[in-house]
Amino acid sequence: ENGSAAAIPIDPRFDIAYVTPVTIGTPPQTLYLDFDTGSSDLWVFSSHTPESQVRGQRIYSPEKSSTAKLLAGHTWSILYGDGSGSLGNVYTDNFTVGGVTVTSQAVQTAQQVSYSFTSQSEIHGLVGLGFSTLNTVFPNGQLTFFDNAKSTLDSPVFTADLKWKKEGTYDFGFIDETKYTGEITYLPVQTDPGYWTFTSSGYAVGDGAFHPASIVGIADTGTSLTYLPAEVVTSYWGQVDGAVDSDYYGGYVFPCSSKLPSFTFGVGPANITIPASYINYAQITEGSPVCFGGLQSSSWLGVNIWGDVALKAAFVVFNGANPPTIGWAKK
Ligand SMILES: CSC[C@H](NC(=O)[C@H](Cc1ccccc1)OC(=O)N1CCC(N)CC1)C(=O)N[C@@H](CC1CCCCC1)[C@@H](O)COc1ccncc1
Repeated sequence: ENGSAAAIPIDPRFDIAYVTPVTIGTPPQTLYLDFDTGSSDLWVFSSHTPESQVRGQRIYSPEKSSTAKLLAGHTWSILYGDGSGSLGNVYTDNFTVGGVTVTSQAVQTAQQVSYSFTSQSEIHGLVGLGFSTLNTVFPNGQLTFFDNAKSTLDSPVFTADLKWKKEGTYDFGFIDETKYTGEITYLPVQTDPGYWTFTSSGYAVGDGAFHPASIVGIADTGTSLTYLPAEVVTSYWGQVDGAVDSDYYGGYVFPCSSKLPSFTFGVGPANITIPASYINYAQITEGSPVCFGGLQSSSWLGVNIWGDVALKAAFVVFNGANPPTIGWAKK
């Protein structure tokens, strides 16, 4: 059956990531995980994670679950775009989110996590919602929660309704018409190598002219900002007094007092507008007059990423039918 779960911003000051409550095992153990359409491993802090690497995170203890089974001889190791990473071994167990249960979900238990995970006490692991081809478990790749749950859902879809500095929702199996306005525009998805890759039809800065373009990028709930081609972000920040692309700060920064334009991106014949407030991502440090931009260049990444700064401006349908498509609606 279908389900619905909260997407909770982990920091009230700026939307660096969103976590969602899940239960694992018997009796159920509750953890808060980062649902990430940009990867396909479901991994958790666990009783196998060295205590020196655990700092306040909740952990999953398979030895306390009567339904946990070790997936003997299987290991995993993942590296994310920001250089963070983790590795470990694999169990199967009951996994429930928002009322949707998968009875033998591969749950990857961390035996090592990088410092950026140790230092982020609100993230107890990740739920990968990319295509299962990206799963890193060796020697046999495992299916994502969504791939396992699909056949039990009314419709093989999940939707993301992320919000600016507020709690949003992930829905599984149905499309909630009250969460968007107008029509949903569906676009084809390129499933190789395994991201939700689609092509945007162009962009506009503020209420300036629309520039038709084909911008191939991934819809990624696990990425805080939005990373687009240099010529796009240069034309955006060129409209902001005092904005500079700073090597020191690692991206475009601007005087917090400067006025920002909105940013509109094309989705087929339709478009989504990201309000200026979403692009004023955060002060460099508490009280600083320097602010960090929510739109950054993708040139160092090798892939354009529509991250949370863009996704929270829309209602997004991840349609896992064959062939998969991605739907965008205003809200
Ligand atoms: C543009 S890929 C960088 C991106 N990681 C981010 O977006 C992190 C997220 C974060 C970091 C620390 C705490 C909380 C959240 O946040 C920042 O990097 N920033 C936010 C704050 C800002 N001041 C600086 C920049 C990234 O690897 N995502 C992956 C998932 C992510 C990994 C880190 C933990 C949270 C989930 C994933 O979807 C995309 O994997 C790849 C993308 C492209 N090829 C390979 C992998």
